Amino acid sequence: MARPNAIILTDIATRFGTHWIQRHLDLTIHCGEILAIVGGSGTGKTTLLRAMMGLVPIAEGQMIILGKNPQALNLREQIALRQRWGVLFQQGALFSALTVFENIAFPLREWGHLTRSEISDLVALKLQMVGLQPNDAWKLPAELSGGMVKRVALARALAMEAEILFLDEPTSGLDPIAAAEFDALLRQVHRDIGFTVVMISHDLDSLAATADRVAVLADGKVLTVGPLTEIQQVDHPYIREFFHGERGERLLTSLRATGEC
Ligand SMILES: Nc1ncnc2c1ncn2[C@@H]1O[C@H](COP(=O)(O)OP(=O)(O)OP(=O)(O)O)[C@@H](O)[C@H]1O
Repeated sequence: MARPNAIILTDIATRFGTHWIQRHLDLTIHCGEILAIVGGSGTGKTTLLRAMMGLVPIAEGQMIILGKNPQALNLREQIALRQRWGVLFQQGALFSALTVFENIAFPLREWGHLTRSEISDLVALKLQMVGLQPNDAWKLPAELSGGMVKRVALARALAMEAEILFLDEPTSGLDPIAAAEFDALLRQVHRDIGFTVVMISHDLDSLAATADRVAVLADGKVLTVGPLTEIQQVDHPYIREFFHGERGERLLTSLRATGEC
């Protein structure tokens, strides 16, 4: 049986005023996969991610997300749909005046259907899921390391049992060890829960560690989409540049050594 799709973008366009960012873009994201979006600076990766979340209007074409066309829904149905995904922005974007506990509890309280003790239990569960200690709950974001901020942001994004997780450069600002730890955590949580992940990343190590497929944006469209080992064979200036730096060469050597390439 064919795999169900989490998101289907058909011939879509996005723009700011008269500036077209994407045109005639097609992309299908399968349920349960980790799909990474890469592309040069300004190719519209963030715009595309925001369009999927309904934060940037889709000027042309059609999107189906979790089986629904958001443009055909009324406001109440749109709000209900948006509760089915979580998002982690580049800097983690925690509320700086709120403790870790309050940050994770925030979407649960907004939802308004849970008792205080249910919220406490859920926050404790999410903290454990992302590898934080119970006493971290009472810390403020300023007291956390960069890696811990990302973990709390991940816990908050997943607080509502998200079916899709949108990540915008989740490892940016982390040192290589913290970035690798975050990638391992993402893979682990993804394996345990099985949601769909759509993430933007510039980091080849991170892509190799996490992504099932990679979509390359260029010229306002998806140039190619597939496993990393397939897309690196596509002959395009951006792909050559992306893979042929020092890290790219190192990664390809290690993929060849493990027989994946
Ligand atoms: N709110 C906005 N208003 C007007 N133009 C915008 C807005 N947001 C983004 N743009 C423009 O859209 C284009 C794509 O931006 P976007 O941030 O989506 O690219 P990106 O591929 O994510 O870039 P980067 O890798 O540098 O983060 C850029 O030309 C940018 O200036």
